[in-house]
Amino acid sequence: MQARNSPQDPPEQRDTVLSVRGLTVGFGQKLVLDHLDLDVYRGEILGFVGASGAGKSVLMRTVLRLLPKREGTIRIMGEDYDAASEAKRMALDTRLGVLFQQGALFSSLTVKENIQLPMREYLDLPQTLMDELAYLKIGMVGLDADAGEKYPSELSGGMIKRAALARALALDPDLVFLDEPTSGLDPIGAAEFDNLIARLRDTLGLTVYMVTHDLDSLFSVCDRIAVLGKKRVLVEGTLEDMFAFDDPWVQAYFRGKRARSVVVADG
Ligand SMILES: Nc1ncnc2c1ncn2[C@@H]1O[C@H](COP(=O)(O)OP(=O)(O)OP(=O)(O)O)[C@@H](O)[C@H]1O
Repeated sequence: MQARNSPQDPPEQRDTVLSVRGLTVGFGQKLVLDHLDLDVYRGEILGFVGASGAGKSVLMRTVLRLLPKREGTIRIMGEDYDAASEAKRMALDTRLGVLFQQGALFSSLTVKENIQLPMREYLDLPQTLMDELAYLKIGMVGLDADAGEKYPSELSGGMIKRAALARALALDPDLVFLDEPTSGLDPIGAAEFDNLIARLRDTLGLTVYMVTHDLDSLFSVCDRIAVLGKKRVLVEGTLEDMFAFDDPWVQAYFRGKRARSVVVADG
């Protein structure tokens, strides 16, 4: 496992797992991202925030190659997707895991089968080994083994998030994207999920890119925060950097009544 980067380390000394430069994405006449730059460093939990409709999902989907870009480069572990061969792209895909907002599990498959989908797509493993791996992931995310045979409709919201996280971890990725992972969970469930993310980062050396509106998550588990606004990353850094940044939306978000109540509750 490689050493974790500290937010205090100078950027040039940190190991960058995702590097986005000059990214421009639009739909018809409408530009959503305009020459956006962003770096994500190995071993960190990056909280990604921005007003509703600012383009957080568009950015995530573009990095995952689910949406086309107009301009810019995206490097995963230093490799430029556009310049990579198809075999290299497939290899890069396996380094990334994704948890979509609603979990996005296939309802007709059991949890175990959902977790095995990426394994079937990218690996050629015997069924017994895939079963062992699936149950390993199920345990890793704090689910009981019997959840493996259940269908998504038989699970609670919190269990669905965990099962979806297990699927995101199926190929042992370096970087996982989590799209609002705690939305829809009650505060205790959300805090437990945040703890799980932090634990997985610590034990697996995972890098986490978390789109979130959850101030508790931002304050409790994120090492660094990036704010999307005006079609680019307005500011990135620690919470202190957010407090000090002179922008009305950032000030309202991080210094507003909701934020203050979280800071006070955390002591
Ligand atoms: N496939 C698409 N076609 C056209 N416009 C789109 C498409 N996907 C997203 N958009 C537009 O891009 C903008 C950014 O959307 P996006 O979903 O990324 O916002 P967001 O920051 O994730 O918002 P939220 O926090 O509400 O989820 C919105 O104006 C949206 O309507």
